[in-house]
Amino acid sequence: MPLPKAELHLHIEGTLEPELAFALAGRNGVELPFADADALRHAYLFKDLQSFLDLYYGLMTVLRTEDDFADLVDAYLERAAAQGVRHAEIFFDPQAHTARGVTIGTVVEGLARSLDRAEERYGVSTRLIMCFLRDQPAGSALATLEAAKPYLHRITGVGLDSAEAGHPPSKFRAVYDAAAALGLRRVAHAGEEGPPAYITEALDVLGVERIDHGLRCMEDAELVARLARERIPLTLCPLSNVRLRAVDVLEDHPLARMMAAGLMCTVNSDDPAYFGGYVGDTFHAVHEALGLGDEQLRELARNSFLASFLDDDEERRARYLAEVEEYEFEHAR
Ligand SMILES: Nc1ncnc2[nH]cnc12
Ligand SMILES: [Zn+2]
Repeated sequence: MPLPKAELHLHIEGTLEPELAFALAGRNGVELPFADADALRHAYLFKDLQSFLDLYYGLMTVLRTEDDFADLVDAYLERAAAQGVRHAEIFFDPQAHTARGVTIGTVVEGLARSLDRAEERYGVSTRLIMCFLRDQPAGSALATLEAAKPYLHRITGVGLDSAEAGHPPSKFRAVYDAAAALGLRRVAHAGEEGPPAYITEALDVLGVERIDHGLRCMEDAELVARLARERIPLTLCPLSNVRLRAVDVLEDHPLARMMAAGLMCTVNSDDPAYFGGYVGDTFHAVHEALGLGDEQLRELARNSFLASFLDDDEERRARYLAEVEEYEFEHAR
């Protein structure tokens, strides 16, 4: 049995495996510029975040109907549950779909169809987090929040993703203020490729409760001290950092140093179909590459539930936390 854990940094569009992409392309009459799933997989050699995003947005053209989004979530939950995920807070990128004529209603209703049966089918509790694309105008984010209003009962929070450099958090102050006024929780990608100052802005200007990635905080000792003191959770994604060249090899990843510095770290898979592993694989990889021991893996699992948005269900959180404390390690995840 794998270590029970929550996944807090997972882009549902990043779970689109090559085989499912080809199946959906066939179903929807979409022509893909790759001969087959293997040829597509061989294209997964990225030099930075942007080179990944170009392929990621391109492949999303196969997602068109509610069924497609429901099938995507089902495939993710089945894999995640098998790797010990008990709770998943799932990002989606509405603008990547509305820009190509798929309505936000199709996206949310499709995702929700699978999420509504996630507990019963896979034993996984879930939340949805709607992300704004930071390389799009702030007005587009505001329009997206407006379009999401009929679906807010399904959405727990908002996030900020896509190309980071040159798109500081402060660009999205108005939409985050509006989201907060609607009672939505707030997170944002910061310090993945962008500078440590973006992490500070995400906290102080956008009012986020967690930082997605936050890797580059390590360049600023005062910021590290603040993040540790305020127990700000960081949703790190070590396999993503290797594939997008933020670190050369996993052995160089600062996760162990970050934990030693008192940071509230979690590990997550980001876009597992593209980056070589789901979250259980990630736990296994950091155990192997960084020598994290059983109690450090337990800390990461504990943090994942503490940092989750299960505040509306403390009984469930306590149950998950008890599972973590009682877990007996037989193998490394
Ligand atoms: N790692 C990442 N960073 C920014 N935006 C993303 N969208 C999907 N994955 C992302
Ligand atoms: Zn991400």
